[in-house]
Amino acid sequence: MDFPIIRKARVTGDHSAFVNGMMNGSGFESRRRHTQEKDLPSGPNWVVQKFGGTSVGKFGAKIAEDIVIPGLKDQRLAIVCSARSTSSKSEGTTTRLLRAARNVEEEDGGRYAEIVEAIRSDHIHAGEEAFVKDEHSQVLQKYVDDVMAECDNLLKILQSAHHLGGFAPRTKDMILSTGEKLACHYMAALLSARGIKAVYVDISEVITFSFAKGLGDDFYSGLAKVLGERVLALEEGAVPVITGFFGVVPGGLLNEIGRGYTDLCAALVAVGLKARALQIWKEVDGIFTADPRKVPTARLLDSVTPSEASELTFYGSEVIHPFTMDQVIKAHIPIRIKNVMNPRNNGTIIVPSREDQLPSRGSGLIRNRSASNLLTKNTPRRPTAVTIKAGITVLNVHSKKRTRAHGFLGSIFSILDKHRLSVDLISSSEVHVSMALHSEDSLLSGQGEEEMQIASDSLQGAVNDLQKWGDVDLVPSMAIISLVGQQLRSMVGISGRFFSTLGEHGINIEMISQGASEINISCVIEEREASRALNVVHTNLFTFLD
Ligand SMILES: Nc1ncnc2c1ncn2[C@@H]1O[C@H](COP(=O)(O)OP(=O)(O)O)[C@@H](O)[C@H]1O
Ligand SMILES: N[C@@H](CC(=O)OP(=O)(O)O)C(=O)O
Repeated sequence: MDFPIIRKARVTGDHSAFVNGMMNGSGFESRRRHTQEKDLPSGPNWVVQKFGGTSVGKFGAKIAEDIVIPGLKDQRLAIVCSARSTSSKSEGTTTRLLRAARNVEEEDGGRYAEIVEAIRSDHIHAGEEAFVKDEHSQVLQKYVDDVMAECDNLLKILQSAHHLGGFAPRTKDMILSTGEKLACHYMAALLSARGIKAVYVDISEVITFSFAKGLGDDFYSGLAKVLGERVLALEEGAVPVITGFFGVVPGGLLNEIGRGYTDLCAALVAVGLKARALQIWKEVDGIFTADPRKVPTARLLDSVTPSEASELTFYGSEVIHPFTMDQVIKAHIPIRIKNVMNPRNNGTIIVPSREDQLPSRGSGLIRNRSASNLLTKNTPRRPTAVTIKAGITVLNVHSKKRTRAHGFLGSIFSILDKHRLSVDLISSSEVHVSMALHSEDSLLSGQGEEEMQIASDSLQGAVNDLQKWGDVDLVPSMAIISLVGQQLRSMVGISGRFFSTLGEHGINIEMISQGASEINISCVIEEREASRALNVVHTNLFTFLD
């Protein structure tokens, strides 16, 4: 092989010369959205509120008093909760449950019982802190009984899996559901203690209907219907507190939908109830022009479109699960992101822009880009947000032939598919293809070019197969930086500004991908430059030009 398989990022020098040709100066106007919540058709008076794990863990009482109770004044509420976390998601109940399940499959397998006991005492302790014994003794007793029963059940499942030497995927999903069940017992108790008619609703076994066609539209609309019926069957005035774990799906909820599945669950409840709005409550005021933890000058956005929200979550700003948008937007339900720590703030609304709602021109298959430019002529001329996705490995395949052999790209994709590797970005020439890969598990291990090794069986298998097609090399520790914005499609010269800003600040670009999505311009840079890149792009393309 001509190439070392794992190499450092390519030093491309100053790429402003390359981009100067692409620049064509465009004005940056202030951002203005056309569609507001009030413009949308209003359904029955249901609002679905989803609370994330850290919000339930840290701000349970505040949620009850400052959000749910005032919210009940003029609407009916359905509440959906994720598993509690008292510090961060990575230390929360779901993460611990996954650790316990992994531990069962290991040889010594003894630690799962300790993990269950830690979960049990954490939840009991939270209840003892939240409920004054004399005042809420009944509520506390019921809560403690519920926690004990859930944890005993969990322990039994883990013990039997340990004896049998492993799990069926269905059992693993049931283990995960314990987190949401415990959180909902907690939230329901907090509300009951404040005189609210809260009803705990366990939907972990709600999927009893058949869905031979897999997790497509039919499945989701069927599930939304069942969830709606389940809530509407409750007595008048009841406030359902619904487990954000919605059941055992083929392939497993984590594999098919991933962490953050509760957002999707809340969306389906909203669709089933024909709710007026879906509120996703977080610990951030809404969606910002960049991650506010990393960019101090980032600004809160009043509104974003569903496709912008999807691109942002996919490319690193994980404010909302990417599958959430499809369901609610089809049902014309606006999504509002709000902050549990600052409930008065309006947050960010996710609604289609007026252009998205216009009927499409032409046959649909063949689209005239200049027509889409006309439609957006009067819309703001500034990107919506910039985002970073770290933990990227670039995989390059250089064909052995001087001209591309028939089937080159097709074969490469089927090899990646066979090894279950997903590609976030791709850039290709006649004889070369570069792909940005991201994986939850680490793909490479070791320090430095010499010592670094492939750590994932999937990646090793793919590299072995790809070598039949050409020379392969891997570039570790990279990040994708993406500009996202509905208006990018009509902003002539924006790519130029983006790439030259990076170049002027000495940030090398390993790979560029532009044009596949009209609302996203992305490139791959070194991970160690990610935070600096985010800030310089934000300063030059969002702040400076205001
Ligand atoms: N563009 C963005 N706008 C808002 N938050 C962002 C953005 N990009 C990344 N984030 C991060 O996403 C996180 C989401 O909110 P939070 O409720 O704190 O987290 P979670 O519920 O996922 O644990 C925030 O901590 C924030 O720093
Ligand atoms: N508890 C699950 C589901 C979820 O949606 O979590 P959160 O709403 O806290 O992101 C998880 O940790 O992935």
